[in-house]
Amino acid sequence: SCLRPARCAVVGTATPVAATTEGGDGRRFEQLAVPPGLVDELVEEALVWCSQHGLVVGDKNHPRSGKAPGVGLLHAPFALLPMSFPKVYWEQALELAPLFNELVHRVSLDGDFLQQTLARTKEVDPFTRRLLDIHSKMMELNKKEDIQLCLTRSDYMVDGATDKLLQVELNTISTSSNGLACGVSELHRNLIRHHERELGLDPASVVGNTAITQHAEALASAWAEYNNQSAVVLVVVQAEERYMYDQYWITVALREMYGVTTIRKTMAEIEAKGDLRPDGTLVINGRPVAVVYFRAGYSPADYPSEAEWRARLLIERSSAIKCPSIAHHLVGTKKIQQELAKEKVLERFLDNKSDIENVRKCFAGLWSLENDSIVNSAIESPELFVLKPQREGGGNNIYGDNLRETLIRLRKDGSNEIAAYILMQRIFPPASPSYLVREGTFVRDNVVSEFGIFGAYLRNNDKVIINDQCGYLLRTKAASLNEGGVVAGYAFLNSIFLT
Ligand SMILES: Nc1ncnc2c1ncn2[C@@H]1O[C@H](COP(=O)(O)OP(=O)(O)O)[C@@H](O)[C@H]1O
Ligand SMILES: N[C@H](CCC(=O)N[C@@H](CS)C(=O)NCCC(=O)O)C(=O)O
Ligand SMILES: [Mg+2]
Repeated sequence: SCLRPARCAVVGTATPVAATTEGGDGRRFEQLAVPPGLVDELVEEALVWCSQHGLVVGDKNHPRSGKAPGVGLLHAPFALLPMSFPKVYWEQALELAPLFNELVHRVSLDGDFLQQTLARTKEVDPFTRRLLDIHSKMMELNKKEDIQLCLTRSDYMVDGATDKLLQVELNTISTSSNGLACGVSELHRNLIRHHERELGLDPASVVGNTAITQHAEALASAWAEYNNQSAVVLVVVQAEERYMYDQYWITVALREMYGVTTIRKTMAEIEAKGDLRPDGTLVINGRPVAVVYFRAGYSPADYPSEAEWRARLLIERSSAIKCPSIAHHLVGTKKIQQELAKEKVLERFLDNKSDIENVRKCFAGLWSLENDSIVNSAIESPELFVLKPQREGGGNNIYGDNLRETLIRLRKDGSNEIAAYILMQRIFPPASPSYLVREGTFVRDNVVSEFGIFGAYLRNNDKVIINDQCGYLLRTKAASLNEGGVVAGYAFLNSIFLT
């Protein structure tokens, strides 16, 4: 049995090493220089490496690629070599990780703040209303979560105009690519090692990614806190899941490093096969559940019928450790992100002045649509803004002319629907040319990157057991694209070369 799992590295090194930039062009946010004559050879080697090391996704052109593992595999989309990335931003994001974990925890405890902030959204957004209804049921029951596990990811872009690291969003549910992100840094380290002479780079300079080992450690530690040796970790998944290999990296590490068993169930299966014992234990097919790890449940598409909502409520009412709980889930909505950016709101949740300063420093402009002057500016220059509904998973935001038309329509209707959205300052990261590889071929494109730091927070009543950064994710996409996201089909996995 693993009481307090010792960390053993499965992939990558635990701590990033400072990049030696001799040879590396050491310039900011640029893909490391690829000698043109080497591109084809590197691409071929990289594709072979992906196939042999499980850096793969399901191929959407294959009918059963989301159903059965090992069927219809395709290499994950990746950038050919790492992105040079100034250490100063890396360190700033690492320092912010425990602060955002603490902030998420504190906000999750303030049920009235969550309900009040989302009260108008509740009137116009049925999905958010259903989540809030479950949350208020838990408040009525005075349900306490003694043990809390939250796996987060804070996503950033560097604003080219001000050189500031600005937060794009704070994810508190189904923070994915934690598995594949490790593979792409191993891929890059491997390519650089084999071509050290031609590339003139030190392979140790590729930042190792600890996301798999640290997510497995956090889940195993939560399982240990639940203290029932025969309990399992329940992974909530979608019926069709082409990103399953990203998920399996975590669950296989859980078994291999800590001997913890996981079971994969859809919400519908949980509703059909799940029960609560009188003591609150969640049981699936007779197996007690210690931790529920949501890798689905963040989108309306995950609730096609009332059965899935009954499953969410059953899970929430149980004594299992929810990752995330309904409260943590709600903290990650864009409306809460916007509310936390208002004056004096952080002061309600964080005590330390310099912590508050550091968190506030990375906030981009965030407004509700009740702010007439901002709505006027956005109608004037829509390209400087992003309009966001309360949705997760990529592909949901509104940009450009569509943003202007939506704002004009909402203003004309004068409806409450404005509460379903937030307006955000559009961030323009520095762009640079890069080789990107998808479906076996490469393209050269001008790209921008989005940098995410995973966070793990585990608490048992007053004892904070883990509050740490938990690996990283770098996603790179064509600068011409509005949307981002790997699962959504826009972005490529990348790794960091600290300069
Ligand atoms: N303020 C912004 N400036 C520039 N791009 C943005 C901004 N907000 C979001 N995006 C782009 O849209 C994508 C999705 O937005 P995000 O808020 O992360 O929603 P989701 O929860 O669907 O991932 C991001 O990955 C990024 O590429
Ligand atoms: N299929 C689901 C995918 C879950 C999902 O989309 N998660 C969002 C936050 S909600 C996210 O973290 N996206 C980062 C990777 C990307 O860019 O696509 C899973 O495997 O859990
Ligand atoms: Mg996002």
